[in-house]
Formats: sequence, structure tokens, C-alpha cells
Amino acid sequence: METRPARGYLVSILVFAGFLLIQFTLQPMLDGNAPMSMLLIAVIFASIYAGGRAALLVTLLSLAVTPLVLLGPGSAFAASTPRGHAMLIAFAVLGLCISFLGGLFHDARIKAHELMITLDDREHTMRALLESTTQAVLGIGTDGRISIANKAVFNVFGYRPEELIGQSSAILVSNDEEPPADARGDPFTQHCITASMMGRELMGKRRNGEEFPMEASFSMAETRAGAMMVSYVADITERKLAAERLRLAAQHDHLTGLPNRALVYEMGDQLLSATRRSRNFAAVMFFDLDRFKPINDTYGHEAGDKMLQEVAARLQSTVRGSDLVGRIGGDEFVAILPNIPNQDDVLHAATHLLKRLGEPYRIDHLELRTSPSIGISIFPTDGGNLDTLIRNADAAMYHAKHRGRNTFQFFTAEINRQAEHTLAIEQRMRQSIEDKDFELWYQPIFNTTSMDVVGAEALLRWKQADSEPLPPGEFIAVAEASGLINQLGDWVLKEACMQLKRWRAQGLPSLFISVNVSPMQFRATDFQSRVRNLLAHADVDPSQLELEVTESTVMKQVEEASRTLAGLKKMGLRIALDDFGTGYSSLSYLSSLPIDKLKVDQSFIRHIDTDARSLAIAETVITLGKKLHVEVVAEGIESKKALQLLRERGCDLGQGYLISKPLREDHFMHWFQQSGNQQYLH
Ligand SMILES: Nc1nc2c(ncn2[C@@H]2O[C@H](COP(=O)(O)O[C@H]3[C@@H](O)[C@H](n4cnc5c(=O)[nH]c(N)nc54)O[C@@H]3COP(=O)(O)O)[C@@H](O)[C@H]2O)c(=O)[nH]1
Repeated sequence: METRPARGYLVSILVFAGFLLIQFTLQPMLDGNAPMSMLLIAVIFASIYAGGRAALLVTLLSLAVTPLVLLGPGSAFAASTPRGHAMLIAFAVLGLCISFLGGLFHDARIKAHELMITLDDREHTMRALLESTTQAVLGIGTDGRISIANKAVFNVFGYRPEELIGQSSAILVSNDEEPPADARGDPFTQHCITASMMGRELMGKRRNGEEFPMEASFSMAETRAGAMMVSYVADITERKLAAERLRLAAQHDHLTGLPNRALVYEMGDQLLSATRRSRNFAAVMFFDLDRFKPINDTYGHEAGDKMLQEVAARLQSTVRGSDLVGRIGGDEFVAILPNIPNQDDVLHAATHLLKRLGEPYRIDHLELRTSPSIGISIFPTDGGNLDTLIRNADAAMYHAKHRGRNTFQFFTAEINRQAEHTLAIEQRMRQSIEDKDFELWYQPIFNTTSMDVVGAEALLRWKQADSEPLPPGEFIAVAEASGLINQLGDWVLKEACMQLKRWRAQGLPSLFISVNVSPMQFRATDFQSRVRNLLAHADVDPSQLELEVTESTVMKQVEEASRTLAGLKKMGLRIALDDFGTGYSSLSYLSSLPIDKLKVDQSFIRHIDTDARSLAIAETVITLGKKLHVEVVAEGIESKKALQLLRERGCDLGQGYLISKPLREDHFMHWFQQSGNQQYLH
């Protein structure tokens, strides 16, 4: 645009020069007016082409040269004559007018040209914008006909843009897509009319009839031809599939592909509703695999995983297609059998499942075995909702386990009573842990020869508002079943460490405290790290802390237990094997266990003075202890005679009601300062 006037000047001057040249060359042959006509033509041309300013320049040049031409040799007009003057002025005025008009005409022409370019640019820009998006863009008239479509409509709908122009927008929407309630006309247009710019999901229809999910947003545009709806449509098939994949992954167990707990609850509720309508029964079965942990520990997690997959496959292939099977925990599965007309059918199903799951499992080159313990609750008798039914089936499963595993157990009123009791204790226990309603009592442990108190066993008590504290026998099992034992066990260890520090501060001789560790607590995979953390903050000598683990806990998984004990000993703790004599120890294992003490179970000690067999067992354990170079503690010493017998046989340490019952912390202190143990010396 900017170069045009500059070029105009040049062209004008060149044209003008050309005409002058022609004029001078032909002057002799032309009549006297010829130069003027030539000049006029040049001025007009230059004005038109170059525009106002260029024309002015050309005119001035013309005016300057014209007298020369007019007065030059052979001119018909002598400038000196009046006619010559008049002609000269007339030409000058005419030149100026032509120049001015030419300028105006030229400007108008340039403006029109510029306008054309602007319009072109705008349309080009609009098109580019329209085509720059991957969304299909449609312009739809209020009659529902499409008037604009970009190229992306091909990718979304399979139509070329020109195929859509003039078509009804209804062809782009599934026939099932209902127009909004208050709408008339085709659904797409009506959605356009009622929708805002917010995206709306609709089922679209492609050229080949395929239906697909699309997200369409709409806006209204005012055009010269009237209102037009502009719709931006995106194919959201991929997005929907990805969302569906995520939903499925979130609701299914990744290992077995079975519904997980959340989906079991969702689908199970629907099955119960259907059963309620049909006035039939439904059964909820809770499966726990017997001895699965040792399989996992012995053959590795990969073998364990394969076994779980096989269990899932067997469960699914054994139940009916309408039944629901899900995995709700490590080795815990649930099956919901809806619409059962006769409760005997449940019995048959359970028998069949028990048999099928108990068959050998071929995992790689191994043949492994497990069996299920199955708890069963019946809808509606044992519960009106899935939560209750699963909880009751779980409680029944525990009974099946206690009855020796590899069996099933229906939920009963007795199980119900126990389950309610357990639940109540569990809830109170949680609150009491928070309220610090537990305390440790201490029972002195003494040297049977010198009768010096060398340590104490910490025994847990649960304080009650209006009665004596509860002994552990009444709540430890519930703490284990609910998993609260770890929390409680941590507290006991921490409190024992603090007690050691308090005794140290009070100037007591360096006593040890032995703490009971429950089987579940001991087997927890993070038990060692929990103890290590605790010791790191306790500021006590670890050798003053003794852990009592029962013989049966250790002997059930002797190799793993041995590794744990070795780890604990490495931290400097002492280990006592509790309830010794009741856990059928393999003597070969016993010799390699990293322990410091054997605690003879009190059931043998209590009758040692009256029962020869008890005495024989006590003697054997004492001898064994000496051979293994570990100390022997006799618990449950209730009589002087029992104490005397044990001392004579070389039992190192003792505890029992004869010396003291377990005492509260302050009573223990008082007892320790007053104690006259020496009376039992002889
Ligand atoms: N996991 C945890 N278990 C714990 C904890 N504290 C205790 N326990 C376990 O509870 C069992 C019962 O304990 P408790 O009711 O305190 O009984 C102890 C003594 O009171 C009792 N005892 C001691 N001497 C005598 C006696 O001369 N006669 C008699 N009839 N009873 C006596 O024995 C229990 C101590 O036994 P032991 O632990 O085997 O040394 C208890 O056995 C623990 O298993 C805890 O903090 N965590």
C-alpha cells in the first residue's frame, strides 16, 4: 500500500517526459493545439494513476513546461499575444481542475481497493479461525438448517462441510436423543436453543449411522440474515472410554479382576433389592483362606498371587452367573447368592465351594493346598442390609476357623450375641485408648536363692469407672481381632520404658521390666521397626526391657519367629519364652532360638507341691534351661513349699501370689520399700 504513491510519482513523471518527447519530435508535423492535447492526456493519466499529490506535481511541471512549449519555435500561440495569455491561463486552470478531480477519483479508487483487501483479509482470518479448531463448528439457522460447517465436521461426523450446508441439524444427533422437555423441533436445535455456552453431552450420529458421545457447546450470534446458533462439537468417545476404564479400575481388584469392596457393596445392594421383590432368600458367604500366609511367606508373593487368582477363578466358575463374587481383602472373598427359594440350596452351594476350593492348586511346578473357612449369613433373617450381612458372615467365618478350618458356619444367635459383645468392647476400647484409660500393673520377679527382686512383669489393666479394672483375659482377644492390639502394644512398651526411667529417677536398683507381646503383635511385619523407633526415643538401657513371647507363638512359625527374635536381640532387648511347656516345642528348634529365659507355665508350678507329674515337668524344664544356658523363671508360685522345691532344683527366678500379686505403680513402690522377702529365704 505504501509503495503505490511513490510508484505513482515515478510513472507520472515518466509518462509526462514521454509525452514531451513525442510532442517535441512531432511538433513540426502537428497543428498548434496538439501539444496541449498531449499535455492534457498526460496530466489526466498521471492524476488517475498517481493520485492527488502526484497529480499536483505533474500539473506544476506541466505548468512550468507549457509556456516553453507554447512559446517555443513553431507554436501556434504566441505567449505575448492576448490570446496566448488567455490560453495559457485557461490551460493552467484546466490542468489544476483535472488534477484535483483526478486526485479525488484516485483516492476513491485506492480506498475501494483497500476495503476489498480488508474484507478479503477478514474473511480469510475468519476461515482460518474456523478451521484452526479440531472441534466441528456449525452455524445453524433458527429453522434448524446448517449454514456454516468447518472442515473438522468430517472428522467428527464423517460428512464433508458442503454436504451439510442446507441440511437439518437433526441428522447429526442420535434418534434416541430427546429434545429438552419444553422444546419443539429437532433435538439438536432445541439443545442449541436451551443450552448455554456450557458443554452439553449428547449422543451424536455419524454419516455411517454410528452413534458416539459428543460434547456440544452453543452460542447465539446475530448476523445480517438474522440470529444464528453457533455450535462447537467435540467427539468425546476417547475421553468417555478413558473415564470408563478408570471407573472399572477403581471398582475392580487389579489382581483377580473381581469386583472390589466398593463394587461388591454397590452391586450387592441391587441384588438384595431384587431378592426382596421376589420374596426369596439371599446368602452372603464370607471366605477366608486357611494357612494362606505361610504359603505366601514360604513360596513368595508371586506364588501367593497366582493362588489368589486361581481361587477367584474357581469361585466364579462354581457359582451361578447371577451370583456376585468379589475380593474384599488379602485372602478374603465374598459371594452373594441372590434369589434363593430354599435355604437348603445354600447348604449345597457351600458344600460344593468348600470342595472346589480345597482341591490342590498347581502353581508353576508346585502343588499347593489351601482350604476356605466360610461364614454364611442369610437375607433377610440375619440382616436387612449388606453391611450387616457381611459383618455377620465374617463373625460366622471366625467360628468356622475356631472349629478347625476347612468348614462353613451359618450365622447363629449365639454368634450374634458374641459379635455384639465384641463390637461393644471394641468401640469402648478405642475410646479408652484415646482417654488413656489403660494402666500397667507390676508383679515382682525375684531371685529364688537370694529372694532379691530383680525385675517385674508389666500386666495390662483396663480402668473401669465403677468397678475393678478389667484383666487382659477379657479384652486382649478383642484387641487382636480388631487390630487395636498394635496400638495398645505400642502404648504398653512405651509406658514400660517410662516406668524404667521413673524408677531410675526414684533411686531404685536397676530392675528389668518384662512385657507381654501378643501373637498378632509379634507377627506384624513392622513389629521390629516399631520397637526400634520406640527405643530410639525412650532413653533406657534396652537390656532392662524384656519381651515375653509365648512358646506357641514362636513354634507356629519357628523360622520366621527366630529371625524376628534375632532382630530384637540385636537391638539389645532380652527375650523370654512364656508359657513354656504348653507349646509342644521341638527341642531341635529350641536349641537354636535366640532367647534368654524359659518361663515355666504356671499350670505346672501351681500344683508342684501336690502333683508329682507337675514337679517332673518343672524339673525337666529347669534341667533343659541349664543345658541351653538360659535362665528359668517359675510363674504362679503360690506356696512356700512350691518355692522351696523350685529353689532346691535350681530354678533361677520366680513370681507368684506367694510374694505379691500384680500391683499398681504406686503400690509396687510402697511394697518394694517395705518388702520383707527375706522371710521366704528358708
Ligand atoms: N499382649 C499382652 N498380653 C498381656 C498383657 N498383660 C497381660 N497380658 C496377658 O494376659 C494374661 C493374663 O494376665 P493377668 O490376668 O494379668 O494374669 C497374670 C498374673 O496375674 C497371673 N499370675 C501371676 N502369678 C500368679 C499366681 O501365683 N497365681 C495365679 N493364679 N495367677 C498368677 O498370671 C498372669 C501372668 O502370666 P504370664 O503372662 O504367663 O506370665 C497374661 O498371661 C498375658 O498373656 C499385655 O500388656 N499385653
